[in-house]
Amino acid sequence: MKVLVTGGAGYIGSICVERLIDRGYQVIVLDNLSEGHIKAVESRALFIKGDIADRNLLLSIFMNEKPQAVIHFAAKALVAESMSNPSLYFQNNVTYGINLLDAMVECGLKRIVFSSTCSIYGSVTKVPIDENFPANPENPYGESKLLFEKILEWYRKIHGIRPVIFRYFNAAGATLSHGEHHRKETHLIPRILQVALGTLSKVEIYGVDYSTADGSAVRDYIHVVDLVDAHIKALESHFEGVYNLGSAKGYSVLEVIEAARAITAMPIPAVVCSRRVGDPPILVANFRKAFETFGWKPNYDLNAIIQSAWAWHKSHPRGYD
Ligand SMILES: NC(=O)c1ccc[n+]([C@@H]2O[C@H](COP(=O)([O-])OP(=O)(O)OC[C@H]3O[C@@H](n4cnc5c(N)ncnc54)[C@H](O)[C@@H]3O)[C@@H](O)[C@H]2O)c1
Ligand SMILES: O=c1ccn([C@@H]2O[C@H](COP(=O)(O)OP(=O)(O)O[C@H]3O[C@H](CO)[C@@H](O)[C@H](O)[C@H]3O)[C@@H](O)[C@H]2O)c(=O)[nH]1
Repeated sequence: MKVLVTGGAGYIGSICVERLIDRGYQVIVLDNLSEGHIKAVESRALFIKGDIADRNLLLSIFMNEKPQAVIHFAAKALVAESMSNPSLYFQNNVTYGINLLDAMVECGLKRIVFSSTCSIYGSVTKVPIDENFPANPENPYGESKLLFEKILEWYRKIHGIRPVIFRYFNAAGATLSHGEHHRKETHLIPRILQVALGTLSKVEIYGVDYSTADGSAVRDYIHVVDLVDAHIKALESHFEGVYNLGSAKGYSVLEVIEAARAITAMPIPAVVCSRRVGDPPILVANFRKAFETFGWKPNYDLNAIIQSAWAWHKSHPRGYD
């Protein structure tokens, strides 16, 4: 089977490409390298540097390469950035995404696996969160993903597109060869590990005044390999619809820092700062629908996630540079 992976030079996309190729898939990667890295792309994949905004490029890929499915990771994906530059988020994640769908329709391609996010839920009154919780995004990033989910539903009804929508909780972890390297790293676990490595002086804790057990924000960290496995299941079966992908366990920022101190045996200095605008207090998944529909469940816990990320950061102290 041949698959087009948009955003396949990025963090999750590049690990998906690695595992798809290991399973015998032929993979085309389309990425504009705005955030991704050429060195993250498997040499066995066909890499095309380009933008999902480019309709002619998409049509030529579909007509010449004839992929049978699209895994759509390409997006802007930072909550805080979306609060200062919403246009970037609505353009990349909605407008250019529509361009991709229209090219698929024009070429008769039906199957798409889309990376959505738990950010669509916003602040919730209880956890764990199932797929029927009301969507209430608190930042343009989450809103852009929710809009695209709705657009997919209309394309399903009208054009017979067969979408699988995965709402990831917080992706983290690495494989031996691929890990998380954002040019301006804002994510909690890589920042903590940068402190452990000595490339950052201290971790900032964004708020200890949330209504959580220790006052810091709680997230559900899910190993990137577990996420990727769900995508492969989606290619190998016929289910459609919306699925949460998380571990059903929440960890506070303070707990993640403690776990990283134990794993790295480094002191990891931390300071308390004010909240980051756009951050909900707590997000934890109920993944029962994914388990019942296609037998997915996570295999890695928080310690395994941090251990894998730490191994990658130690062997790649400058990431892909
Ligand atoms: N990392 C997480 O915790 C998380 C959680 C929920 C959802 N997601 C979603 O998963 C997907 C992948 O996230 P990631 O963490 O790997 O992000 P990433 O930024 O590492 O990867 C995104 C990739 O898309 C590329 N890209 C962006 N806009 C593009 C465009 N217009 N045309 C072509 N390529 C473009 C970037 O260069 C980058 O390589 C995103 O859609 C994100 O919203 C991520
Ligand atoms: O230096 C830091 C970085 C983060 N945090 C906190 O740690 C938590 C996790 O933050 P981060 O790792 O930046 O992830 P999120 O902002 O939760 O967003 C990620 O996870 C979302 C799903 O929750 C995805 O949709 C996004 O793409 C992805 O960036 C949040 O409470 C942050 O406030 C800190 O306290 N200090």
